[in-house]
Order: sequence, then C-alpha cells, then structure tokens
Amino acid sequence: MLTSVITANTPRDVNYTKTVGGEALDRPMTYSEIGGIIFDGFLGGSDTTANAISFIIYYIARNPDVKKKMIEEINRIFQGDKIRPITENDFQKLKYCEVIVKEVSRIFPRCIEKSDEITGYQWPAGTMFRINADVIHKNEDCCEDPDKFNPDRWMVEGLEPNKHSLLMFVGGLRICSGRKLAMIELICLMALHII
Ligand code: HEM
Repeated sequence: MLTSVITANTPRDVNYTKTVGGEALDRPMTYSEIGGIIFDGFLGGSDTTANAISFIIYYIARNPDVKKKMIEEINRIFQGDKIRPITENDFQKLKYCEVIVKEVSRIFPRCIEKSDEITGYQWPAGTMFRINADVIHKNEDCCEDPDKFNPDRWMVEGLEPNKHSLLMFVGGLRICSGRKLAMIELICLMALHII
C-alpha cells in the first residue's frame, strides 16, 4: 500500500533531497529510497517517542508546580473519567500538556558526537548546543531565564516563537514527517497514562 501511495503521489521529476545516508545525490530520489526513508521513520518513530516521553516524565517529576497544573488540566477535561476514549476535542484542549512537550524540546540540549563545522565554526566533539534556548516574545516581560523549565513561556499572548524553538523535529526539507503523530502520541500518553 505504501508503494502505491508513493507512486500515486510522487511527481517523478522532483529532487526531494540532495543526500541519502549522508551521500550527496545529483539525481532525484528513487521510489525505493523514498520508501526506505519512510520505513526508517516509522521504525525510528518508536524510540524517539520513547525517549521524548522519558524526558517529559523527568521534567514533570522535577517540577511539582508543573505537574500540578498538568493534572488540573487533565482532570478539568476528563472530569475524572479517564476510561472513556480520548476525542479530538479533548486533544485540542490539552494546551498545557502541549506546551510541556514544547518546553522539554526547547530546554533539552543537543550534543554533537563528532567534531563538526557548524555555522562556519569548528566545534569539538561533545559540544552541547542550546540553539533553541530563546523563545521570542512580543511581550518583553516574559523573556526570563532561558535555563528555567517553564512551560508557561509558550502560553504568553503575542508569542512569536523562534523558528528554531522546536528543534526536536529538526526543520527544512527533511523535517520529521511524523511530527504531528508524535505530538498526538506524546500528549495522549501524558493525559491517559502518566498520572
Ligand atoms: C518524539 C518523537 C519523534 C522525534 C523526536 C523525531 C525526530 C526526527 C528527526 C530529528 C528526524 C530527522 C530529520 C532530519 O534528518 O533532518 C526525523 C525524521 C523522520 N521521522 Fe521522526 N521523530 C519522532 C517521531 C516520529 C514518528 C512517530 C514518525 C512516524 C510514525 C516519524 C517519522 C519520521 C520520518 C518518516 C522521517 C524521515 C523524514 C525525511 O527524511 O524526509 N517520526 N524524525
């Protein structure tokens, strides 16, 4: 089925990406390469989601005030009945759970394993990057300590998030194609299973 979806929807003359497995490509990707990437993504989509939920649990456990607000939101929406199936409407209302996921993504640093050139500079192996530390607000008052775990920074009116604020899914042409599903999975796990 996957192959037929790709065949039906993929224009043959589009150069989807210039690299496969780190190798530069000077031709459009084949259907089997595109299929391979999707397959990798589905396999990779499970351990990335497992890692993400582990960090979410860690930050919730370290921040009791956040946990309290999250439980309040979940109880308000489910009214004590967490056995009923979750609906799209419930999901749309789980705003605090959503910003917890965003804040975990923002605050968690990335580490490069090998020395690399990034933005014109050579960085040694082991460098920790927090390039998504700044969430830009129209309201200057809330530009507080970027090292503080504070999901509320995402809920401020007039928020203009830096486009690199959600680096969990990277960006550009190769942005994670499962990101919306991943957000649904994470938020549902938080609402239905964490507490
Ligand atoms: C929290 C969970 C997830 C995280 C943090 C995550 C993160 C990523 C990252 C960093 C990439 C690489 C982007 C790049 O190479 O520039 C990627 C690619 C991909 N992900 Fe995810 N992912 C998650 C969940 C999922 C899920 C659930 C699926 C599908 C069910 C999925 C499907 C894919 C696919 C198909 C690609 C390849 C996209 C491409 O190369 O064009 N991901 N993901």
